[in-house]
Amino acid sequence: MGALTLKNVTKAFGKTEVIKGVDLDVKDGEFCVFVGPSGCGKSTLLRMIAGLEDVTSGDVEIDGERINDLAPARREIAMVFQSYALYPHLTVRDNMGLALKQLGTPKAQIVEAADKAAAMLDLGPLMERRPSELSGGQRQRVAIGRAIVRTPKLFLFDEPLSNLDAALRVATRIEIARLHRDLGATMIYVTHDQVEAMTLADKIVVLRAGRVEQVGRPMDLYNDPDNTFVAGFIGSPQMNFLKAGLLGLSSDTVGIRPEHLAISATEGPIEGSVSHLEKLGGETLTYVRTPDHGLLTVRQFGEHDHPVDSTVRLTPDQSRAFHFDADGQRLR
Ligand SMILES: Nc1ncnc2c1ncn2[C@@H]1O[C@H](COP(=O)(O)OP(=O)(O)OP(=O)(O)O)[C@@H](O)[C@H]1O
Repeated sequence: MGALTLKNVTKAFGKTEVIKGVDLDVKDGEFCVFVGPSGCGKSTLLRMIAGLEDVTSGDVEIDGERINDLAPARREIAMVFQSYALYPHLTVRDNMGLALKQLGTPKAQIVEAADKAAAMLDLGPLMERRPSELSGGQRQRVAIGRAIVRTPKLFLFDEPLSNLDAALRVATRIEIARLHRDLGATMIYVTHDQVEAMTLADKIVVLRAGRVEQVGRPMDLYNDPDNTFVAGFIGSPQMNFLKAGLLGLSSDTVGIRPEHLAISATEGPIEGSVSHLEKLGGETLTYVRTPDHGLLTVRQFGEHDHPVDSTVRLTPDQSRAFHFDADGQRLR
C-alpha cells in the first residue's frame, strides 16, 4: 500500500511562503506527476513528502497515517534524484544493496533483491562496476534500481531525466513507465517537461507559485483546462491565445491549439505574415506574425511550404476553441 494525502500543506522559508496550502490525494499504485514552471515549488513539495524539508503547516499522510514528524529513513519512501547520488567507491551491486545492508537484512536476501532489480533494469553485466565506469543513463538506472531494492511504499523522482541526452531521455522514460506497470507502485514524479508529464502520468498536478492550478488525467487537462495557465502549459507547441473581441466573440480570450488553426494563402479571417517555418518531417510548424493577436503557431501534418515573409490567412476551428474571461478562467 502507498496512498498519499496532503492536507492544506504549506511551506515557508523565513517569511516567504513558497507552498501556499496544497491538498492532494494520490491513490495506491497511481503515477502522479507534479509540473509547473521553474520556482513554482515542485521540488519543495516532493522534499516535504520525503521528509527532507519540514512541513510548516498541514498534514502529510501515507495510508492514512500522519508522517510529518517521522524521520526520512522511517517513511518507507525511496527517492531518485537528477544527480543520481551514487556512492563512487561502491560497486553497482553494493550501491543497490546499501539501504538493505543498513537495515541489517541478511546478505543472501540483499543479493537476491539486487539481482531481481538488476534483471528488471538490464543491469546484470554491470553489477561489479563502479559508477565512474558507467554512462549517465546507466547511472540513472542504478539509482532507480537502488530505489526498487528497498520495496518502498512510495517512489519519488525529482527530474530524473534532466541530465540525459534526448534519445536516452525517451528510452528511460519508457523504462520508468514499464517499471510502474510491473511494480504497481505509487510514484510521484517532478518535471518541468510537459511531454514527460503527459506520457507518464495517471494524474498530473499543475502547480503555479505554490498553489495547485488543476489536477487531472493528462488528456482531461489537455481537452478541458480550467484556465489559460493550464491551457498554455499542457500541450506543445503552446496553445494560441487570441483576442476574442477582434473575432466578434463575447469572451475575453479564445484559446486555439496549433493543430486547430487552418492556414491558407487567400482565405480566413486573420491576416498575418510568415515569420518562421519549422519542418519536423512528420509535421510542419508555421509561426505567423499577426497585427491583432501577436505570434500564432500553426501545426500541419506532413510537409508544407509557406515562404517566410509571405502573407497568409488563418481560420480558427471554432468547434475546438476554448473561451476564457478577463481573469483567464475558462467559460464553459
Ligand atoms: N532552502 C530554501 N530557502 C529559501 N527559499 C527556497 C529554498 N528552497 C527553495 N526556495 C524557494 O522556493 C521556491 C520553490 O522552489 P522549488 O525548488 O521547490 O521550485 P521548483 O518548482 O522545483 O523549481 P525548478 O523547476 O527550477 O527546480 C523558489 O522560489 C525557491 O527560490
